[in-house]
Amino acid sequence: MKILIRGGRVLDPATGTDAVMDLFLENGRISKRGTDLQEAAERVINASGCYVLPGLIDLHVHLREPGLEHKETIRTGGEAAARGGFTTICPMPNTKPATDSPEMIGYVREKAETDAPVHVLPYGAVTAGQKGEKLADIAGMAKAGAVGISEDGKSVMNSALYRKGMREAAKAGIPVMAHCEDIDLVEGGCINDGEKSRELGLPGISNSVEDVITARDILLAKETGARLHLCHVSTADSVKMIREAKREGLQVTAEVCPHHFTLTEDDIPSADSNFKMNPPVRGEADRQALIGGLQDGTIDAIATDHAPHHADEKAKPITEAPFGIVGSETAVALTITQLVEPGILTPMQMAERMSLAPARILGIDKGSLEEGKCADVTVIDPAAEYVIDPSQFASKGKNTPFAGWKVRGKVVATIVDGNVVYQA
Ligand SMILES: NC(=O)N[C@@H](CC(=O)O)C(=O)O
Ligand SMILES: [Zn+2]
Ligand SMILES: [Zn+2]
Repeated sequence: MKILIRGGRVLDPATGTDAVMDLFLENGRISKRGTDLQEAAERVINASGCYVLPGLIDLHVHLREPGLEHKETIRTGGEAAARGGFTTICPMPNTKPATDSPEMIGYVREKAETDAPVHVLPYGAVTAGQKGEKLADIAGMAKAGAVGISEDGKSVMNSALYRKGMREAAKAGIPVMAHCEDIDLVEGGCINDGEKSRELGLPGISNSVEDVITARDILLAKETGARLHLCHVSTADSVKMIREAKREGLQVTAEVCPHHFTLTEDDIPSADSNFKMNPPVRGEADRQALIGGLQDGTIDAIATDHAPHHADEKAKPITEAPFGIVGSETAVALTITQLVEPGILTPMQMAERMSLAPARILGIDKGSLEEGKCADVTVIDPAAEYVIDPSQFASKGKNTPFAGWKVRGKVVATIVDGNVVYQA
């Protein structure tokens, strides 16, 4: 398909381009960019007033397939991503069984090829069955197409085993995506340990639950030479440690999720499990530190940690309901409303945090709108205002704390390999 994207504000962090121009897509590539292109197209997308970004890359989603299809599937999670403006997503291995072998990585990749409208690049588990007892076949999974390893949902608490896993990942040339949570420190906590947990009489999760493992993981990355990526960073002290690690020149990167830069514990209205996620939303000082980290580049990327759960599971009392909220279809609007509109991030920084930086973390040739690059493109109307309505989500998961929020920033079109996979 030949597509002409006309008159949008092209934001390409790879070349530093920020200008109103046209993009012509042909044979799955960006074949031309410039002003007043006259190429004959089968489809013209009027992008006037819109941002035209390199296709957004979500480093952190849960697709739940195989085994937990009542929550989400590769198809529905892929459709949710497309609707949210993402052209590439990276699913975590906490499926059932866990994605912990070359065969299972192959299965997810093949299933995604037929079912998902977007690129799906899976992570493999660090340990067999995510049981924390023995390492999975990391080299084999990398060969089968795993773009990283992760024990997401938990940490590998055995540091010796984890260190071995890091060495394997370093050898295989793939990053370690770290969920930082000292399980022995959790003690049944379900929201942030603070004023709100006391007010609601709920067990709390202190910052140290995360920070202790952030520190350990950085030290192990230093020792092993592994590329370490810290998932869903939520605390001020973790940001500080990441900043210091980067200053030392370690190969450490990090992501924050929209809910962590948008909400604090003060926003939790009641014991509502749509506000239960891991790590929890923290205090205002933490939220400000995350924003500061995004501004100065300590935090490389914005990722959603899209974590769909069934309504029945989320209807349980908050102490029993599973952790996690959906994020694929609200990330763009929250980023624009919370960060771009108030001038905290420039539109170019948004493109960098949501596309180029994730591509670099994965070591893939994406995140750029240069001529000749693959035609993964996201068109966003930053001024369009709407109300978040979970019943409109393509995701099976409706578990969001943002229902009814008035936001700005609407995905107009999502283009993958030169094909329109979503258009508003
Ligand atoms: N973030 C969450 O609250 N839940 C995730 C697991 C995870 O990302 O740690 C899930 O799989 O549901
Ligand atoms: Zn996690
Ligand atoms: Zn996760």
